[in-house]
Amino acid sequence: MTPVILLTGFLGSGKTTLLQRLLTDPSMQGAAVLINEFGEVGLDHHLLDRIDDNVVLLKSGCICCTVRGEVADALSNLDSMRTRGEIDFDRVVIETTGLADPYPVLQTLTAHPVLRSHFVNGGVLTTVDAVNAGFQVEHRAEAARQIAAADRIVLTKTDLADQADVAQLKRRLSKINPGAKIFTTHDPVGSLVAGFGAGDHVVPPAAAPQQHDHVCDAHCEHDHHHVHHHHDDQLGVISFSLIIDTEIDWTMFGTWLTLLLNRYGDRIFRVKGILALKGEDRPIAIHGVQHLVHAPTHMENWPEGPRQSRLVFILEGLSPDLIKRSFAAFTGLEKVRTAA
Ligand SMILES: Nc1nc2c(ncn2[C@@H]2O[C@H](COP(=O)(O)OP(=O)(O)OP(=O)(O)O)[C@@H](O)[C@H]2O)c(=O)[nH]1
Repeated sequence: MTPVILLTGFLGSGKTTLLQRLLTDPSMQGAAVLINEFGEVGLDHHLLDRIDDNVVLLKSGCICCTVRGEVADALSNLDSMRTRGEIDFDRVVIETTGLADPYPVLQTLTAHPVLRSHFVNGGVLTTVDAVNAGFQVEHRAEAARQIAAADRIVLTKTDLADQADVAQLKRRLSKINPGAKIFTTHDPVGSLVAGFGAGDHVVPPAAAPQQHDHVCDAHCEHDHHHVHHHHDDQLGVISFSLIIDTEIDWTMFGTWLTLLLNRYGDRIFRVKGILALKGEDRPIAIHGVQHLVHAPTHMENWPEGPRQSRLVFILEGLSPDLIKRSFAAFTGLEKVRTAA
């Protein structure tokens, strides 16, 4: 039986960053990785250094869910490829979308007629953003569900947070999920995964689904449980991309993004992107989470496709057009397109 480790956590809480570190641990050398990301423009696999045949990007048709069928197909596929000797792996890590309820995936492992005889729940690792978790748990039920499902919680961004706030957050996490062990990103990577995959983990009782309304779109699997608001209405969560074909001036861009998140951070859950900057050969990765703009980083190579800047926003109650117009007005750039 192959253990499946679920890496979950709210938008921008540091899942991909942690995954990158986890994959350097000797115990993870034989891992296959599934990344479930919402949207037309999948960026996470570009932001991950170790790209090989064992990394599969799953595109979620719905912003809110990990598409259960797709995860099941991907796992079956990995298993068949292993049987045919095309790949080898001794565990699987699934990084869910930041708005996913982890429970349906865990349920797939135990309920799926084929998968359940090949895979076991190897444990749930949940990243929690020490700067933004208070707001997220308050406003988004998924954030609390991800914490409730955790075997281990990894507190991220404690370097950016006030230590008294971190202590308070830890107490809050222990109330939501008293059984989870709490780590921080400063703990050695080996300790975060030690013992993971050793046996069949039991889903913590707090993570079992409750009765919720389910309203979703046609792409969604309707027999799992949702914990969020309907995302088709005006105030729902949406994702869109800004695509910019001309090179961008960094100072101008940085000022715009800082002002934007300052003003609308409560409604912008996540922005991430790859930028083509004036005077830079290499692409620059940028990340914002609510009011927080992270330090930009250089990426090694351009992803395949045209060399253009791409920004993905996940927001609630804010019009994409407002962001597009504000970007164009601020930077003076005209060739700006949006994609749903
Ligand atoms: N200072 C600091 N930054 C961190 C830490 N962990 C993650 N980050 C930054 O947080 C930003 C978001 O990290 P990601 O790993 O992309 O977050 P994610 O959860 O994968 O994001 P989504 O897939 O969009 O939900 C990046 O700029 C990271 O460098 C941390 O412990 N400290």
